[in-house]
Amino acid sequence: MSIVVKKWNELAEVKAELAARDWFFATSGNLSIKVTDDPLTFLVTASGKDKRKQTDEDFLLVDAAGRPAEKTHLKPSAETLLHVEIYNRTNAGCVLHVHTVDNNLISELYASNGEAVFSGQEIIKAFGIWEENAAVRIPIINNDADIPTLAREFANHVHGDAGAVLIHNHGITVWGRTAFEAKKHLEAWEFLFSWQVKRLLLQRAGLPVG
Ligand SMILES: CSC[C@@H](O)[C@@H](O)C(=O)COP(=O)(O)O
Ligand SMILES: [Zn+2]
Repeated sequence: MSIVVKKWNELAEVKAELAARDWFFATSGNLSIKVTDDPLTFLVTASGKDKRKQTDEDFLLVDAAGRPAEKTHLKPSAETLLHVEIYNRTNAGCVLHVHTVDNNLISELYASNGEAVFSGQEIIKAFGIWEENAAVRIPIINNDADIPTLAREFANHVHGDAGAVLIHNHGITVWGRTAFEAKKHLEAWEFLFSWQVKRLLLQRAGLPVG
């Protein structure tokens, strides 16, 4: 099996799992997986598709600038430049972007802080952090409509081989060394967002939560 087919199947599996969670509303979301390092190539979702569907036109191979690496009628995701920033700056192997109601609410609630911080949750261990009462923070950036501008702002927060950024009233982009790690981190962030939104509602209702 060629490396492209192997990586295609890996990304298709992650895509199916995120689809099963119903995280691809209204064609939103984009995913990618690194195929080669030198030169850099990665498979990225084709733009505008319903990512819940599985077809043989789901992904296309792009180069280090996010341009198609082979002749194709498919268009790379409109947000490919964000994936480009991650692969060019880190050793990440996979990037996942989803729009959920919870990630949008958290991005709105904490936009003025420029970040959202979570602590006191067992699931923080999914990030490889084992200390008791550890805190995790996720930056929140403005949702600039101009993608090159958005990608430049986004790049300021791309530091390690695994990480995540919230885009205000848009969605989350998560990356990891492997597809397994990226998906684990995405699920952990979404757990924290959902937990926090529900806690705030229960607090508002006068119920005794933290
Ligand atoms: C309908 S979602 C809006 C899109 O602009 C974008 O944010 C998105 O996540 C999907 O765009 P795509 O070009 O299909 O990767
Ligand atoms: Zn998006």
